[in-house]
Amino acid sequence: MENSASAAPATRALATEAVHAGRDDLARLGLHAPPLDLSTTYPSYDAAQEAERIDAFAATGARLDGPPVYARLDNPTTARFETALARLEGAQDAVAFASGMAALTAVLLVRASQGLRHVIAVRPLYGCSDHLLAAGLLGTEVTWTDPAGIAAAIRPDTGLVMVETPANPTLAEVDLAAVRHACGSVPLLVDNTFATPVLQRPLESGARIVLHSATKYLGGHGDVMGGVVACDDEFAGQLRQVRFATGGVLHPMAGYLLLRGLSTLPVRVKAASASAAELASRLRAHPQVTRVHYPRVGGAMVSFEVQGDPREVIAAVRLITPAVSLGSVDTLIQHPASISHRIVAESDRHSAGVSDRLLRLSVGLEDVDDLWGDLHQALSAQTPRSVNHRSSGVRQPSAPAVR
Ligand code: MET
Repeated sequence: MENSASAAPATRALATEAVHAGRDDLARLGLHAPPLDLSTTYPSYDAAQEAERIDAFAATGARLDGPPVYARLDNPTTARFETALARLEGAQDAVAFASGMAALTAVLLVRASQGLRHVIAVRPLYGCSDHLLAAGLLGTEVTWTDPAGIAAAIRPDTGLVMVETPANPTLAEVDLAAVRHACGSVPLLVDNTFATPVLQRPLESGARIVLHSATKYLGGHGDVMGGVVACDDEFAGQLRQVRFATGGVLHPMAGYLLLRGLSTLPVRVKAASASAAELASRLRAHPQVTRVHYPRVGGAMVSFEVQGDPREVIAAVRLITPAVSLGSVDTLIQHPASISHRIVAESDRHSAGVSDRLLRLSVGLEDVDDLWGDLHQALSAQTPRSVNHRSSGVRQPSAPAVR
C-alpha cells in the first residue's frame, strides 16, 4: 500500500483526489473497496527487528515500513484516510485521532513538551476548544486577542497561534495571510472544520497546522467521530509519538467511514452551501430575524439572531433536526449558548460576539424550499413554554407526499 501523501500525481483536481487519494493501490491489489484492518496487534517472529522498528518510531514518529507492530502506532485503514485528507489540504501528511478534541490535545501536548506552553488564540473558537485553553487543562497558558494583537502577544515560550475561520458559532472570519504574517516564526493552527478543504486550504496561506473535527463534514453522515491534523512530516511524526503515548487513536472502522466520506465531500459541501446561501438570504428578509451571519468563503453553516426566545425556534422545528453538531446530510439547528458554547463563561461568550439570541444552522442536503418551509413555520410558532424534549408535546408529522 502507498502510504505516502506524495505518491499520487500533483496535478489532480480536488474532486478527483476526494475519490482516489488513499486508494491509488486498490486496483493493483484487485480490490474496489478499501480493506478494513481491525487488528490490534501484528505478529512477528523477529523480535530484534521489532525492537529496531520501535526505536525508529521513537526517534522520529514516522510511519513504519511494514505492519505497525501495535494498533496504537498506526493502522493501514486509518492511514488511507490520513493520506487522502493530507492530499485534500495540500499537506505532506496528516494524523488522525479519536475526536477533534483529541487532535487539538495532541497538538498542544507536542508544543508543551518542547517547553512552548503559551498559546495565543482568537475568539470565538468552538466551545470545548475555548474551554481546553481557558482552563489550562493541559498545563498551557492562553492569551486571547484579536488578529491585530497577535504580534504583540508573542513571548519566548509561545508555541502556537490558534484561529478558527469561519469560527464556531458566529462564522466570523480572519484574514489568514495577515494572521500568518503576524505569527512570525510561531506556527499557526487553523481549525478548518467549517470551511473544509473544498472551500479553504489554510496551508496555502502559510498556516503550519490544519485541524478538523472529522465528525462533521469529512464524515458527513453523523455516524462517525474523529479528528485529524494536516501538517508537515516533522510535526506529523511528533503527533504520532504523542498519539502513541496518550492513546487517542481513531478506530479503524471510523477511518474507513471517514475515507468513504471524503469521496463525496466536494459534492456535499457545494450542494449544501448553495442551499445555505439561499436560506441566509431568505432569513435576512424575515421579520423575526434581527441578524444573519454567513461567511464570505461560503459554506453550509448559517447563524442568525432572533427577536424572541431562540429556544422556541428549536422546540418548533419538525423537519430540521434539533441537535448539536454539524456537517451531516440532514439539517441541524442548535442554540450555542445552551449547548456548543455552554461551557464558555457567559461574559467571554458575549465579548466574542456569541449572543444569547444566536441560533446555528448546519444546512444539509434536503430541498431548500422544504427547509425554508420548516424554518419559516418554526420562526412564526408560539410554542408553549412547558414543552420540552422529554415530556415532548412534539407532533410527529405524518409522512408527506413526495413532490
Ligand atoms: C458537545 S457540543 C459541540 C459539538 C460540535 N463541536 C459542535 O460545535 O456542534
